[in-house]
Amino acid sequence: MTAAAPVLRVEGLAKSYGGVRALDGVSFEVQAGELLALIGPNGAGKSTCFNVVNGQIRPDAGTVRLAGRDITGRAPRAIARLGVGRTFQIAAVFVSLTVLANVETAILASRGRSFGLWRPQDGQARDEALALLEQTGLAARAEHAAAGLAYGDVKRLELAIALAGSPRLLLMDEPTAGMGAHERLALIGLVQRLAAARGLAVLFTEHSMDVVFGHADRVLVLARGRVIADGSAEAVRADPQVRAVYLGRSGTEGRT
Ligand SMILES: Nc1ncnc2c1ncn2[C@@H]1O[C@H](COP(=O)(O)OP(=O)(O)OP(=O)(O)O)[C@@H](O)[C@H]1O
Repeated sequence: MTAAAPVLRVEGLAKSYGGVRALDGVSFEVQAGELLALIGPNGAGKSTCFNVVNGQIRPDAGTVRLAGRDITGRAPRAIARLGVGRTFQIAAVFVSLTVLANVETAILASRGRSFGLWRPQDGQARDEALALLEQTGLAARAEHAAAGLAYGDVKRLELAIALAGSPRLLLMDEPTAGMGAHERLALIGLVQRLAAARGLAVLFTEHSMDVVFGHADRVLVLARGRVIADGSAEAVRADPQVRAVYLGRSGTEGRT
């Protein structure tokens, strides 16, 4: 028997803007249950890479495969339906709805249905939403308006919403932006546990080096559109090229 295909495999991605090579032959994989941190200095190509994977940008060359299936250049909605979830730097929640209704809406939307107050509630979606709130530590906030949540809880809610479609790959754009040290390590620890429990592959960009080097299973470093390192946190932290272009002398204090 051959081994299962990685959840995400990108090969030879290239994308140029005029003379700027935003991506220049980028290849990597993410396995089920794995957290891969994508880091690099400003303009390294991180956002372009994310946007190619989720279909917002069509690459000039290269392929994106999801569980072996070529999804290169498909529309973002089609890619989402095939099992790619995404969270954003600026949280995308309906502030006027309760926490529970936000997740229920996302579950119904992932099934191609809309949430209407005039309709009897979908008991199954409600149960699934409650289970997701339990898993993300928000059960006690189910009936609260999303508008009143603390920032850390908004990020948890966004995570629950992203998981509503049961993705196999989750793209997280700076999941801990704006959080204090304690809160951000709690959030990434939660993502790590959920990934392991669900066999979810996670690709995330991150500025906080404590999150990257404390929690990522692997770290991929981009510089000027090229992969300059791909390995365990320890190997990447010790890599002289990474230290030279990115991490600075301490090896832990670099920021993108
Ligand atoms: N739509 C665009 N038009 C022109 N140039 C672009 C466009 N998008 C990205 N670029 C250029 O491509 C390169 C990679 O940009 P990208 O945003 O992917 O990097 P990044 O690593 O996400 O940077 P940052 O950390 O600053 O967000 C940069 O030089 C950027 O200026």
